[in-house]
Amino acid sequence: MAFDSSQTVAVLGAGSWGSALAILVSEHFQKVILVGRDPEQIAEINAFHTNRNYLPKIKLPTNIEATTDYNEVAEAALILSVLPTSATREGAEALKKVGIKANVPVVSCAKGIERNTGRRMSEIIAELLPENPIAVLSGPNHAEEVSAKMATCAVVGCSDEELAADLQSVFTANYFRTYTSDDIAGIELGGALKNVFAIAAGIVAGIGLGDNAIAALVTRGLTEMTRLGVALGGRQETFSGLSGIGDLMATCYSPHSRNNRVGKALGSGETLQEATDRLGMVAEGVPNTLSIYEAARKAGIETPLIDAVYQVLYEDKPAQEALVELLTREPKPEHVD
Ligand SMILES: NC(=O)C1=CN([C@@H]2O[C@H](COP(=O)(O)OP(=O)(O)OC[C@H]3O[C@@H](n4cnc5c(N)ncnc54)[C@H](O)[C@@H]3O)[C@@H](O)[C@H]2O)C=CC1
Ligand SMILES: O=C(CO)COP(=O)(O)O
Repeated sequence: MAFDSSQTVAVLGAGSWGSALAILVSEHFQKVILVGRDPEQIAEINAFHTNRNYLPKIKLPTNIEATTDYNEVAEAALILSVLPTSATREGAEALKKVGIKANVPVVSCAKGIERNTGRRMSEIIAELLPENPIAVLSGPNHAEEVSAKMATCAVVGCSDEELAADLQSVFTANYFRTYTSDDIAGIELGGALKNVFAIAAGIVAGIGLGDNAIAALVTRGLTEMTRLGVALGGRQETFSGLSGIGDLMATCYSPHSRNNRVGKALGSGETLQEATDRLGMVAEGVPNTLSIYEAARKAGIETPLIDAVYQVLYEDKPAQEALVELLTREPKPEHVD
């Protein structure tokens, strides 16, 4: 590994995924700085090495030190951006303000695209920190399982092959295998889009449909993800990889998925407000249904599943009605060139 174990890595975002990644990379670095915004939570992490609201029952290694102070990030040799997508721009602005060094790589680990601009998180970070090398990490990676050291795989995306290999070593443990790719756009778009389909899968379960319906949704979701993802700049093959179908399956079938849980609550008759209030964590598919719906219209791509989730979430369409409309669309061949 080109990074040196005496160095420090900084993780922005002390939620579930930031904490799970801090645990993963703590094996390779002397110190991990975990940057949060809630002083009470920061005090808990430093005093008890726990983060009970996000990862109950998980003990954090003692070389993870939490802070609310972005100035502490200036000493880091590597930075992971694990803030919700709505806060990623703010986080990159804070990094710019504290003056991180130009050669320090920033890896975006969040899943979504920005509203109005349609920008991917790596594009926002590159816009604010044009001198810093940028990479992304994604895959079927529920924080609850990764933090418990339960096996999975991921993909790191970077246009610089050497840095990709160095980062591959950083994101490696005997329970975590990482592949490399140079398709940053495809990796990020798979991660962003699967959250919308996970809400749809939750809705399908919530209204009482069975395994057939969810399998059909995952399959047609992959077709839609690939069609839109390629139009927005990703490569087709990436959507049949870990950050595409891999994460789509993990999120559509897992009880850990916050997006799936929001969908289930909606399908069972709760309002969006009730569903998100009860969750108390980020369900990226909720704001990202808006940004992705906008991006699809701008690109002129047909996205019946995304449109149906948009109508249920933001136009008060009853889930059952959206489902019947989807099923009774004009018949067509399964594969269209
Ligand atoms: N939880 C998971 O299993 C995984 C999550 N992700 C992605 O990672 C990103 C972060 O998600 P989680 O850690 O799961 O969310 P979370 O809901 O567990 O935690 C979010 C954290 O960000 C903080 N936060 C919220 N707004 C903020 C702001 N404006 N400024 C600074 N901090 C702010 C919250 O206080 C909280 O500590 C999302 O894009 C998500 O899709 C990716 C892979 C796995
Ligand atoms: O991205 C994830 C797993 O790979 C987490 O999904 P949720 O945000 O739906 O929990």
